[in-house]
Amino acid sequence: QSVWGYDSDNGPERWHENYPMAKGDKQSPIEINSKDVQHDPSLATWHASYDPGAAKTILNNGRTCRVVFDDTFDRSVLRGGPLTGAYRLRQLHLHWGSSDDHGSEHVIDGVKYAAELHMVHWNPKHGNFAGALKQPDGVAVVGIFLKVGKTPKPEMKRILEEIDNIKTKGKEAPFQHFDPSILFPKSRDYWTYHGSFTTPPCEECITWILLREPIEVSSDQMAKLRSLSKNSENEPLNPLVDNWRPPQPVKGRIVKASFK
Ligand SMILES: NS(=O)(=O)c1ccc(C(=O)NCc2ccccc2F)cc1
Ligand SMILES: [Zn+2]
Repeated sequence: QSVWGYDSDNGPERWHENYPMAKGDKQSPIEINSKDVQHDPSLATWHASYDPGAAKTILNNGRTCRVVFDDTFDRSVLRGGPLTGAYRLRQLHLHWGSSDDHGSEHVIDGVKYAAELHMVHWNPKHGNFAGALKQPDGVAVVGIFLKVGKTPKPEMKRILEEIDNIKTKGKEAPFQHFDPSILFPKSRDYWTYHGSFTTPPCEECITWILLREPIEVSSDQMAKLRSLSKNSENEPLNPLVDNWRPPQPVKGRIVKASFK
């Protein structure tokens, strides 16, 4: 019974065998084509008010690099945009490729970015995270695209500096005094649509807020991310790369844009 992953024997094409939601009508990620997007002038701007003290640890779970935050009260919240109420920041993580020309989960007008960063928030009106993922308005994920360029964003440095301490699966390190809003690009422009977790159990509980403006990282920074391993210590080396799900059927869903 192989646990799900991104390899040929346990990858996205087989997730539905253990997680039937993977074949649902509102799956993520999707390909976004600007010609099909509807500008919605009623969409509000979104606002994040994060407490740097809420950051706790950074870990390698063998599938991604994840920063975990204290979400036991309304300490770091996202509001506005397409959302009603304040959603609590729980964790952020990334998806990336084996080379700079691919790695993002969402694809924009045919463009695959080198990586995609997800900031995961949940709606406290549903009591806890497990309850929220059973609700269509339970979870909100801000997606930020990472593009390889010459003027890398210094803010990514903090996360990448920790990589050496969490090289193998199961490794965790303290990660404190970190305000993830420093990772946001200048523009607040976003696309939004209703979808799912891009990993099992693929619950369709996510309001996606995808930022139009990518942030820049260097090729060396991407190489650093690719130096993470899927394997535990003392196991054969298995590089943690290509941990992205390909685009799923849009099935008539409308993607809205906050911008013209
Ligand atoms: N890539 S993404 O769409 O942003 C995404 C966000 C969160 C999760 C998550 O919390 N998984 C753990 C989990 C899932 C279901 C139930 C309990 C869990 F802990 C997975 C994928
Ligand atoms: Zn993700």
